Order: sequence, then structure tokens, then C-alpha cells
Amino acid sequence: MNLKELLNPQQYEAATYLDGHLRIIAGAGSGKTRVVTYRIAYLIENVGIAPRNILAITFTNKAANEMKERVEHILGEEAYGTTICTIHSLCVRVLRRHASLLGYPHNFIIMDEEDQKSLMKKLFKNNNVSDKGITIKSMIHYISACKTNLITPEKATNLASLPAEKVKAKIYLEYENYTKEHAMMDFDDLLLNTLCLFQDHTEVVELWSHRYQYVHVDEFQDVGEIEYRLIKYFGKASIVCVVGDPDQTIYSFRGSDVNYILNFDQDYENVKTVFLNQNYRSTKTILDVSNNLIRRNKHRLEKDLFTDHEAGDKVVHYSAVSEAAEAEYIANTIMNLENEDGVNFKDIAILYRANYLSRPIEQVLIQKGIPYKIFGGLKFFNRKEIKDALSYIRLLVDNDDLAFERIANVPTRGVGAKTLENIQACALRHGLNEYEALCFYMDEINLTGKAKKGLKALINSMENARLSDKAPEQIFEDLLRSVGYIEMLTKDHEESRIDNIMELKNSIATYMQEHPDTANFESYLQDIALYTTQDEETDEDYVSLMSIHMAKGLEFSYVFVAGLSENIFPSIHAMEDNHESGLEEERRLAYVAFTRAKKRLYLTDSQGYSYVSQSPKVTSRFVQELGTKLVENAGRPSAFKTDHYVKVHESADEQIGDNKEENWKVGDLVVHDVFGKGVIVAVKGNYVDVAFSVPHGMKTLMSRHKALKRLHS
Ligand SMILES: Nc1ncnc2c1ncn2[C@@H]1O[C@H](COP(=O)(O)OP(=O)(O)OP(=O)(O)O)[C@@H](O)[C@H]1O
Ligand SMILES: [Mg+2]
Repeated sequence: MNLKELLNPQQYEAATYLDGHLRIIAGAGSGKTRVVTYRIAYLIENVGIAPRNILAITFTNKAANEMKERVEHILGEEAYGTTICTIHSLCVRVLRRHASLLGYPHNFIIMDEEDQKSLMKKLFKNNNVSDKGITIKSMIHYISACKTNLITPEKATNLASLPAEKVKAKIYLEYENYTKEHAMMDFDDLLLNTLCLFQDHTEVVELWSHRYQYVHVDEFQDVGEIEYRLIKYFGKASIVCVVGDPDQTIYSFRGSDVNYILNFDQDYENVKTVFLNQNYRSTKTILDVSNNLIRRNKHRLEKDLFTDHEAGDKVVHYSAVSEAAEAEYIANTIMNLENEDGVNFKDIAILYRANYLSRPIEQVLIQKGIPYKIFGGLKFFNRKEIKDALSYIRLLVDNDDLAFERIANVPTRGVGAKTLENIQACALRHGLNEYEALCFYMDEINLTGKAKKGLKALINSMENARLSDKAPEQIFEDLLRSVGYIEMLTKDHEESRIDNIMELKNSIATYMQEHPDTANFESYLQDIALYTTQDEETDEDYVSLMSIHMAKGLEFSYVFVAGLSENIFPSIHAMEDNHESGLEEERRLAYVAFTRAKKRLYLTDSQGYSYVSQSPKVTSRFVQELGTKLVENAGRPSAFKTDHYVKVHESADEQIGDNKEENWKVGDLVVHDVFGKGVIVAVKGNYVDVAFSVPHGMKTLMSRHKALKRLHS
């Protein structure tokens, strides 16, 4: 291994610097992870450090495996024994060895989310909690928040003043007692218990800090307080090397703090900082547009990257007339890459801001037989809430028994296995479907009071939906609201599941518009049957689909970033609490997305209306911020300008004109007495469609009504 050939001078310096702690701050694709990998190889091969004395902490298991493979590729067997893992697996190792000091057996059980839920159910039952407005999910959230903020059950009890808070604190205490008694640890416990162990047992700290003489942490810009403190213990007697890019901090929303990398030299003694400024990943064009973008953030450490790579192709921005057309464009481009350029699917990734956005893309990929794999989640039509929602539609269409059984107790209506059996028996006696038997012979069936009430309400909602003359997508939403499904998700803070449900509404609306002759649920269900029967297995060669958060640290030759619409990306939710810092974090996320691409970057969006963000879709400002020179616009230009749209949400000084307006144009800014600021989306004779901010969304209004005024800015 000739390191000088494999690394540039700054990288070489970083890889071989052993006189003190080291901090590498550098932009995307500058070789930070590569330096860590070669540094480990250097330590083993050139310096003679035993692999067991080297630790590298990565952000995900996938990243850990990749780094391990790389090091083994360079050194072969010599590399065996190096610890390369996530902080959670590191803590498991420590705890397996010293659990007894905390009063746990060595074979303690690690709880996953499902285990947590079932334990919580038990505790809820013991405490009769279900009627007190606290849900299982919110309780799990609460405990996790307490733990990450180092709040013990005792402290939580003292802090609680409202009755509901007191109940929560009590359950938290019982949860802690139960898990301890049964030797169980949840994910937060793995970190916290290790921290406790280190705090109370200096001999354990001695052992581990001497075990690891060289400690490396990748993606250090995204560590939180507990992780930071743990790393401090692990690195107490060693040389610590931290690596990160402040422009890629994308987890502040759950406690990561960029200041840990920025102030690292103040907290550790004798720190050398190396900046890397050459990008080896991307073409010059991709790099330049990414730099143009991130430069818009005001709160950042100025640092620009250069590359020796050629300019390469322009970044393509494709604005489609509809979601389906956007997906079609992506799939066709992928087919062309494969057929004409011989590109492997494995070299292609499709990234998006939120998981619900995969739906239209998956549909087209399936239609065209392009193999794909979703990382960090399930395929859209395999997601639980989508299966539930479709069961409601199926029940509506033909009283299907399987559909009924799936949703009979979702949300809970007191319908257990025994009750279902009774309903089935009745259905059999009368030769009817279960739902029909319930409608006609409810009195024959042995039902508890709760089940009877719940099922009557269900029948009521179903029959109202059948009578409704609204548009199918609205019937769908009304039904899910009326049966309490949306309320259940809302209570459980399942925002992304609600987004998926609204995306299904989008899908229904689109189908109905495109098939006016068969605009009914039966045909819709037939149409999507192809997608609902897909299993999770995939071929060897596949296109990777994932959220941008999952794509951190990865690279692909061809990258598509889909769904680049205002309110979707930047996400309106992310900017709710603090507009400016939220927007900057969204921009960092866009920077992460765009810098994953090596050869070509495709940015796509579509026009129309989104039921998820409840707004008309306008091209994201992030596309505009790339500048015009390096971006090739394909597809249909947007009906109105992003700038205008952005102003509606942000403008400070504006003048309000008079009413009686006759000459509305698409893109005009308006202010409405009741709905506030908005944008004209369509002009239809004496009516205009106006898009207002959430919660109002789209409204059709009389164009000359006095409540509607022009906004000059
Ligand atoms: N000196 C070099 N010579 C050749 N290739 C290099 C060199 N440095 C980095 N690379 C390559 O550039 C790509 C990006 O490197 P790497 O993933 O380490 O960057 P990074 O700084 O960790 O990026 P990110 O911020 O996205 O995590 C990799 O394919 C890597 O092998
Ligand atoms: Mg990296």
C-alpha cells in the first residue's frame, strides 16, 4: 500500500498524523471516510497497532459494513479484529461484559419497538390508561424524550403537574421497573446504561479507554449529547479522530448538535484540524451547483470545494405535468441509461424528502419491470396503514371478509378473536359475508356492549360512505375520518403514516381524473392490484430508493432527487417552529442529496395539487438556487413562479390593492379577508382557484368578491 499515491497531501497528512487528536472538517465527497479507512490500514500495517486497539464509529450499520469491507480489502486477514460499528453496537459489547455492575445479567434482552409496544399495552391495561387520552406511541415517545434529556422517572414525577403528566410519569416508572426486573433494555437504555456504567465505574472506563488506543468517529457533525459524552469516555486515553461536515448536519431535529464538531478543539487538548477541499466524487457541474446551493445558508463555516474532474453533463431539472409523468420520466431515463449506456441499476438511486413520495415512482418502476429496493422502509403498498386503508375501500366495494377481518378492530372497537368467531358463525348460518351478517343479524351475535357500539358506528360510517355523492377521493378521506382511523394516527403522532394515507388519496384522485369512464373504487382496486401483490424480494441488480436521511455518506453514479416542490422540500413541517433554522436544515439536506451523485444529477418535480402538503405544487426554491447556467430545464415550465410563491409565505412589506379585480393572472399574489395570503393558481371565467397556506389549502372563489384583494410586493 503506497499511501502517497492513494491520498492527496492533505489527506495523507490526516491519515498519518498521530501526535495528537485530529479533526477533519470538509465538504461532501472530499474523502473524509476514505481517510478514516486508510488511517486504520496505516495504523495496522505501517505503525504496528493491533487491530483490537482500533475503534471506528459510523452512523449506520450499512456504513460500518462498507468500511469494514474496505479495510479488509486493503489488508486482508491482517485487518481482522478491528472494531468498526455504530455506537449502539459498541454499547452492547460493553454492556454484555459489565451488565452485572448495573444489576443486569449478561444475556439481557434488547427490546425493539414491537417489544416496547406490547409491554406498554400491558402497563396501560394494569393502569386503565386507555381512556385518559394517552396513547402507546405517545407514551413511548415521552419515555424516549425523558431518557435523551436524562430525566429519571423520579424527576419526571416531580416535574409533572397536570393529571395526564402524572399518569405518564407513573407509567414511566413502572416501565423502568418492569424492564429492569426482566432484564430488558430499549435502544435509549443501551446508550444511557453505558454512560451510567462509565460515570460510576472508573475501572470500566480505564479498561475500555485503554483498549482503544485510536478512536475514529465518522459523521461527527450529527452527534448528540449522550453520544458525545460516550465518545469522550471511549477516547479518554487515546488519540481521537473526528470527521465531519457542518454543512451536512441533518439530525438537529432530534438532538444532534453541530457545535460538538465546531468546538472540538476547545474541549480536547492539542487538536490538529485538517481541511480537505478537493472533491473526488462528482463532476464539476454537480459540485458547482451544490456549492451554489449551500452558500445560501447564512449560518455556516465558509468552505468551498474544487475538483479536477471534468464539467460533465448539465444537471437536468424536469418539471412534469403530473406525478405520474414525473415518475414516467424517471423510469424512462433509467431504461435509457441501462439500454444505451449499459449502466447497472445498482449505480442508480432515487432519493426523496419523505417516504410517502415513493408511491408514484414505485408504480411506474413496477409497470416497467425495473427492479428496485427500498432502504429504511417498506414498499408503499406493503405499508400497514395502506393495507388498512385499502381494506376499508375493499369492504366498501364488496363486503370482502378478509378486508373486514383486517379492520374490524382497527381502530379498536372491542372486537377480539372470540367476537370475530361469533360473527363468522352467524355469517355461515345465513350464507352471507361477515359484514352483511353483522348488518342484518347483529342481535343474533353475542357481542359485548363496547363491540356492539363500535360495530354499529362502523356500519353507520360505511353506509354513509356508500350513499355519498362526493368525489371518490373525498369519500375515502371522509370514511377514514368517520371510522376514527385518522384520529387514531393523529393521537399516536404517526405523521408519516397520515402522509401515506393522504398520498393514497392523491393516488385515488389521479386515477379518477385519468379514467373518467370508470371513475369508481372497483376499477381503482383492479388498477392497483398489480402493486398490492408485490413482495419484498428483489433481484441482485436493483435501483436504490431511499429518503435523503438514509443516503448520508453514500454515493451513486446517477442520482434522481424527486418531489422537489415547495412545501414538500423544503418541508413545511420542518419550518414550523423556526422558519429560518428549519429552512437552513432543509437546505443542508438538499446539499446532502445533490452531492450523492458522481456522474449525473436529475432533479424532478411535478405540478398539480398535493393532499399531503395541502398546496398546489410549485418548483422548489432549491432548484432555483442552483443558478441557471449549469441546469438544463426539461419538461413543462411551471405555471407560476416559485419566487412569487415563496413570497406569499415570507413577504414582509407589501401593499394591499383594492378589490373588484378583473384581470387575475396565474401567479398573482392575493390576500383574502378570511384565508390570508395566497396565490392564483387558475382563472376560470368568473372564478379563480387560489392556493392559501395550510390549513386552508386550495379554494375556488368568485373572482370579483370583495374579500379577495391583490397583494403588491
Ligand atoms: N485521493 C483520492 N483519490 C481517488 N479517489 C478518492 C480520493 N479521495 C476520495 N476519493 C473518492 O471520492 C469518493 C468520496 O470519498 P468519501 O466517501 O470518502 O468522501 P466523504 O468526504 O466521506 O463524503 P461524505 O461527506 O459524503 O461522507 C469516494 O469514491 C472515494 O473513494
Ligand atoms: Mg463520508
